[in-house]
Amino acid sequence: MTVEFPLYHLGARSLKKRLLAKSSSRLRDDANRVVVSALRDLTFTINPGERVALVGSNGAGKTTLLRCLAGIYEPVSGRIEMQGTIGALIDPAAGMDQDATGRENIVLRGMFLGRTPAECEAMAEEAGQFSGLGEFLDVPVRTYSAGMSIRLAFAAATLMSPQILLMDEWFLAGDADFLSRATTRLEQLVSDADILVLASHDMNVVQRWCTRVLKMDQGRIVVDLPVNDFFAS
Ligand SMILES: Nc1ncnc2c1ncn2[C@@H]1O[C@H](COP(=O)(O)OP(=O)(O)OP(=O)(O)O)[C@@H](O)[C@H]1O
Repeated sequence: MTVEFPLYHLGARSLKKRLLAKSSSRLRDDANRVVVSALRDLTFTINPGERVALVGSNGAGKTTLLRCLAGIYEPVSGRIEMQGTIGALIDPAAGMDQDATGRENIVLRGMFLGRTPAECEAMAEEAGQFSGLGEFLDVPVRTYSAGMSIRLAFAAATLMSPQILLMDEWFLAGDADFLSRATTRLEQLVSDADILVLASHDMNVVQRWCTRVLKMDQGRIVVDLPVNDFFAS
């Protein structure tokens, strides 16, 4: 699988930029545009029961890969086959109606999943308690702080018990109280889910949560090892 993003048209740009595109390994001159290769020729399989850590330096391609697995981006070549329901904790605003309240957002998701109105209401109550949003559950999401948005998104995604859980590690950010509740819930989710894919810079988190490590560099997978072998190497 390969993913590329167009950056700018060459015609409007300087000679310097043309030369940059020619000399860089990730920037490419394509039909009068410069494109960045975010993911390059990835091939891998993740089996049920695996908890995979995506590691690598800034810009390596971890978030782009998570977004592809979530169906947010499509590869320009190659294909992705996924089997199972997907829960994505990648971007807290994704899938949230910013003008609706937290409660309304949870109810909408429940309805989308075919739950009854009573079940949706129960889900919203549960999300409210778990997130600790209190009366803020009933104000528009656009007024939430970054931390509040994360809490709501975490509650919403984890209510669904997905078979495949995709997560950027900063979803585990927050105050100590939320973190301990989030960790407990995540532990349960991961044991219920078939697969976890977690992008992380924190090797303690990787060791604690994961069974396999995919290390990325410049859009490629450069290491694929069981977690113990990764830390022993
Ligand atoms: N929407 C976009 N438009 C243009 N380029 C993008 C876009 N998204 C990602 N890229 C580029 O793709 C490459 C991979 O980015 P990505 O965000 O996947 O890296 P990452 O490994 O998650 O980094 P970090 O650890 O900093 O979060 C980078 O070179 C980035 O500039």
